[in-house]
Amino acid sequence: MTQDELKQAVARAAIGYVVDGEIIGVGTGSTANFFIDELAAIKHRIKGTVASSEATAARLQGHGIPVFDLNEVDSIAVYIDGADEIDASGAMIKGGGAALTREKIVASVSKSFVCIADGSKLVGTLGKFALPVEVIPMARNAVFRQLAALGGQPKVRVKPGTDEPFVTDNGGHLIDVAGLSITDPVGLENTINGITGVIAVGLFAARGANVCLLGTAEGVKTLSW
Ligand SMILES: O=C[C@H](O)[C@H](O)[C@H](O)COP(=O)(O)O
Repeated sequence: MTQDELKQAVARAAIGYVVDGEIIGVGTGSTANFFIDELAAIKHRIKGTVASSEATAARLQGHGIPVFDLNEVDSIAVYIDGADEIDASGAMIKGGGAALTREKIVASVSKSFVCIADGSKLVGTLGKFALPVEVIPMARNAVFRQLAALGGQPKVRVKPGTDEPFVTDNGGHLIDVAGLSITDPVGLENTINGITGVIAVGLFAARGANVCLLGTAEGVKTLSW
């Protein structure tokens, strides 16, 4: 099976976690896009969605699926999203698609987090994928120096084909930190959250996944915590 077929398989399996009549939180990225396309087929069963990025909102609306502002919503039944890496405890690195902050916000008000990922995303130790950190633009270099002091190799994410910093949906900049071996995900998440100027770090460990639907050649495996 191709990686896209594995993503499609987990996206389809995630439909089993959609709660009828409720608001569903929807993530960002290629795997989440497959999920959105599956959700379109059962859109009449749900009240609507909250999107974790402008791109996701546009794709949902393109399918005629209602998208609510988070401020209009009291609670979200389930949040369904991909990951760049996930470990055996359900801790994840996210933000390769630049949506980490809104993803973290939507996940934080969701009753459960269902991660959908192809098998390549399951790792023993997080950190091979460079850890994204969203920062307030004026603090970019100050945060950069503090991230370097943690032992990784930070790099400012740029707009493709330019030297200009990439700008997120929130107007933030991104620093990707390579070379970390994250043996204490909750500790590192707290440490980076404590750096002044950081908006959010793409470590989802204090609040990790409750379920991971993992696409493998042998079928969709379910991990739960
Ligand atoms: O910002 C993007 C998100 O955290 C994605 O969930 C993550 O990058 C995984 O994306 P994909 O499903 O495309 O591998």
